[in-house]
Amino acid sequence: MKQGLWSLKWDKDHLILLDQTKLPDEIVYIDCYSYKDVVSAIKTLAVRGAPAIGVAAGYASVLAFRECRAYSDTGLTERFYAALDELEAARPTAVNLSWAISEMKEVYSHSESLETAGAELLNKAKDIEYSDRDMCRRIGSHGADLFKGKTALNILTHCNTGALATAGDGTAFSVIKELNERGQISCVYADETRPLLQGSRLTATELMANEIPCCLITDNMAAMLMNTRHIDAIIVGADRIALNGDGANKIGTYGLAVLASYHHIPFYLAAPFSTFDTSIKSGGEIVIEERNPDEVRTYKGIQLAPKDVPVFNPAFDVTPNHLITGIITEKGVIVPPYTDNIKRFYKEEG
Ligand SMILES: CSC[C@H]1O[C@H](OP(=O)(O)O)[C@H](O)[C@@H]1O
Repeated sequence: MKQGLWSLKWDKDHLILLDQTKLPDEIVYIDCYSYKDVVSAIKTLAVRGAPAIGVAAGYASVLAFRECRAYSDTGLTERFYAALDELEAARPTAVNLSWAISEMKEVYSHSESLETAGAELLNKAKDIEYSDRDMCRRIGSHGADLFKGKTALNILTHCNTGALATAGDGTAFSVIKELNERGQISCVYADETRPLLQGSRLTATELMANEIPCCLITDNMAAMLMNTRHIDAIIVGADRIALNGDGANKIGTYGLAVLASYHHIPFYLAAPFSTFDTSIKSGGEIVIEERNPDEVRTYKGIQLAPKDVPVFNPAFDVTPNHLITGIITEKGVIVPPYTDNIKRFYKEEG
């Protein structure tokens, strides 16, 4: 089976990122020797996808420590934490970014000495990457098990949740890939996902690379698709999930959830536990990133609208928990009542 693309790779002393803004036309890599290279890559979505952003931030923390140490040991902690804060501020919605930064701060604060800190930070960054890969595999398996005994499945997905959004096979995409390997997929419908087209540029590329039967639709076709063709389930990713199960994901997700409810189609989020934010009780507290209006007015230099037309460009929206059938995680599938069941999963983790 043809394999897909990968989002990032640590190469001895620097981080290599696949520049996803250039896909699907070009394969261009970014060699990040400074954490500032990673800040820029996260801001421009050269690297994107909640889990991938978290993994990239882990390695960027290693680069930041090396840069701060090379400057001087005096005032190192202040400079290092300032660099981590700059990384964390690169994008506000995906909790994996702040989660990874807090994991790296924890390692640094408990390191025995500056001499050992560097190696300990690199080991933690690698652990975040390898855990993410294992998480993807387990999400794929738990999600596919939801459809045991079902064949010729038609699945609709949104944005990109595959290898380009993670360090492994993906979240929602991993479920789709596993179902395909079990011979249960008839067709995967991929929303193009305006304005940055993660669906048409990235997901369609990954589906074709993995030889998964697929069909690309524009976002405004989703309602008619559900109304005229049989869709067995909608499976999407998530960027931040509140304690009550409300989930933030790429703009357009909430609309799909409303349509799924109207058409009685099961609607699943697929996300690792690093995407849960139990410090917030509900989705109303999730900060939604608003991006540059020109991302809506133009695409790759083509003017799509008047240069000065006012634009509303939230990069995410929040789906309320009552529209979510289940949340597929690496620990299993969480179903309502979400607050109690999410707390139970955390208790089991200890
Ligand atoms: C594996 S979930 C990835 C998640 O991130 C995407 O957003 P972006 O491309 O802006 O980073 C989208 O919300 C996906 O569901």
